[in-house]
Order: sequence, then C-alpha cells, then structure tokens
Amino acid sequence: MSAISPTLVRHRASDAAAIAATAVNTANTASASDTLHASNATPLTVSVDCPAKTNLVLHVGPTHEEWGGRHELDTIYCAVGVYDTVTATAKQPGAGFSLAIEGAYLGDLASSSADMRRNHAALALFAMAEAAGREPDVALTITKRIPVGAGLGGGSADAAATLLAVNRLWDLNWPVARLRAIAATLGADMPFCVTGGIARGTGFGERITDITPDSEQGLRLAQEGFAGQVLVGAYQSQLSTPEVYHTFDVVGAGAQDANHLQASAVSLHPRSGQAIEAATAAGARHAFVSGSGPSVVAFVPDDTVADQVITAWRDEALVDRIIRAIAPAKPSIGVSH
Ligand SMILES: C[C@](O)(CO)[C@H](O)COP(=O)(O)OP(=O)(O)OC[C@H]1O[C@@H](n2ccc(N)nc2=O)[C@H](O)[C@@H]1O
Ligand SMILES: Nc1ncnc2c1ncn2[C@@H]1O[C@H](COP(=O)(O)OP(=O)(O)OP(=O)(O)O)[C@@H](O)[C@H]1O
Repeated sequence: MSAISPTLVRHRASDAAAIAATAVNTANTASASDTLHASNATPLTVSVDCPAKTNLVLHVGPTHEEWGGRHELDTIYCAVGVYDTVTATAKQPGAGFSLAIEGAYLGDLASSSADMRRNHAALALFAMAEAAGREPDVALTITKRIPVGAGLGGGSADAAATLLAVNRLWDLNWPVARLRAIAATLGADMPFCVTGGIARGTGFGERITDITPDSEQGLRLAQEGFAGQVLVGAYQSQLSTPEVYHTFDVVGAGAQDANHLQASAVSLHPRSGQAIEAATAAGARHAFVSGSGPSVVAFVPDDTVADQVITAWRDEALVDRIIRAIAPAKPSIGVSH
C-alpha cells in the first residue's frame, strides 16, 4: 500500500459539534415526512459527540467459553478527543429506523455491502428499543471522524453515543450502570465508551471501575505523561480485532509491551512498529499501538515534541493520517427541539 502524505487534522469537541451541524445524509436518508414536526415537549433531536478510546495498559489472559471465547483482560482505558457525532431524531410511530453515515474516512463502512442493520449504532438502538419495550422509530446519523478498524473503538463509540442519545430522546433517563449493562451485551469496549474519561476494565473488558483525575491512580497516570496532547497515527488499512487476538494466541506479548496485542498487531502491520520507534526517538513520552491496532497513539509533553513527531512520521511516511487530540475526553450531549 503506497503511503499518501499524512494529513494533519485537529479535533476539539466544538469542531465536532460544528461539523455535525452540517452533516449531510449519504445513505438510507430519512424522508422529511417520517420526521415528527416540531413539538413543544420532548426533544426531537439529540446529538452526542463521543470520543475514541485507547488502552494505556492491555494485559491479555486466557479465553473463556462463557464469554464467547473472548480473552480475560486487565486494561486501563483512556478516551481520546477524536469524536464521532451521532444524532437521533424521533420518527413517526411505525416508520422504522434509518441510518445515514457521513465522513471522509469511512473504511469498509463505505462499501455498498455494508449492512446498516449490523452497524454498531443500529444494534445499540435495537437493544434500547427492546429494553424499553418500544419500536426503534428513530433516524440515526453518524458523522465519522474516528478512523475505522483502527483499534480506537470507533464502532463502540457510536454504539455508546446511540445509547446516550436514545436514553435522552425517549426521556428514559436511565443511570449509567443500566446503559453499561446493555452496552456489555453488544461489545467489550462499549461499557467504557458510555462514560469515557479513564477507567480500569476487567472481565472481557466490560467490568468498569472509573479512575477519577484527582484519585491517586489518576494523578499518577497524569504525572507519568498519560494526559494532555496526543498524536494519533492512522492508516488506510484496517486490522480485524479477532485476527489480532488469534495472532496473539500464537505469538504472545512482547516482553516490554504494556499492550499485549502490540506484537501481534505489528506482525500484521509493520508500519505501526516503525511509527512507534520514530515517535519515541522524537521525544514522545509514550508511543504504542492502540488496542488491536493498527493506529499508533503518542503522548507528547508539548508542541515542540509534537512537531518533532509529526515531522518524523511525515518525512518517512510512517502513517497515512495524523490527528492531534487531547486526552482524556468524555462524551457530550446536545438537545434540539
Ligand atoms: C482490543 C480491544 O479494543 C481492547 O479494548 C477490545 O478487547 C476489543 O473490543 P471489541 O472490539 O468491542 O470486541 P468485541 O466486539 O466484544 O469482540 C470482537 C472479537 O474480539 C475478540 N475479543 C474481544 C474482546 C476480548 N476481551 N477478547 C477477545 O478475544 C473476540 O474474537 C471477539 O469475537
Ligand atoms: N459505527 C461503526 N463505526 C465503525 N465501525 C463499525 C461501525 N459499525 C460496525 N462497524 C464495523 O466494525 C469493525 C470494527 O470497527 P471499529 O472502528 O470499531 O474497529 P476498532 O476501532 O478496531 O475496534 P476496537 O478497538 O474496539 O477493536 C469495522 O470493520 C466495521 O465494519
């Protein structure tokens, strides 16, 4: 795959909201007549900006049949300020659901064979409808900015955003614990994505213990450089999470790797390993494969080091796209009537 010159994209929640306001439906567009006209009571459209996730530590243990063959994990999740935006708009009763996806980097979501009913956001809507005993008469739009199949939990973020949006759209106001319980039936990363921030994940990743910034562990992580400016090195190619885990079962973890999946991700996508070495040499405090990869996350202490890492990645074309963001980050919910 010839590397294109990486483009630099900056993300702030306000940017995400602004871009979301101009989202244009590109598939399965909801017809205007399906959408309920303005009413004075409940919100008609709820918009959620939901950040990506990375893993500051990802220790992988044995598989468990009762978890569908998933591995036992002990991980530190950290939400990263690259945001997808999901909007949920009430439709006429019986109109059914619709899903539109917009964005410049849609990966395999752009293919005509992508089944909208299997999209993680649609699955989250169906799970909420079942739990609430309602029909999923909601028009969903997703504005994607989180690279797809990158190890950044993009699908999980969209699913979590949908849970949060529908919880508000239908005035359910269910607590986080209930939303996380529904999220855990959909995917390992999703319960964390409901709240973002920093948290420990155990089980297959779904058992969440929040780590607040002012806690001893939160302060220690910040002192170690796991907070502030982050550079994400993203790629046109994707990695399959199941394939990375299967490769881990063969090659194991790198002796010094905090992310036990790093060695298998790099064996499947060597450019990620080169990007980690270049970022470290350029002064990054931490550089590692994000989750199951291939994207690379680099925590940098200041603009000078950030520019050095960007130059190193660009000069040697070690990544295809560079995203600057802040970590940790949290979802934000907006309501319009
Ligand atoms: C790699 C991580 O992103 C790290 O946070 C997650 O472990 C993966 O989370 P995810 O993509 O939400 O994973 P799921 O959608 O639940 O599972 C996808 C596939 O990944 C593998 N998988 C996932 C989680 C886990 N603890 N062990 C696994 O072996 C399994 O093959 C599973 O069928
Ligand atoms: N809303 C969505 N956004 C992104 N991918 C989705 C979505 N819905 C379904 N998918 C599918 O899920 C697959 C994994 O996408 P995703 O971006 O979540 O990967 P990932 O970031 O590697 O996930 P994780 O880090 O949780 O393993 C993609 O191949 C895509 O086809």
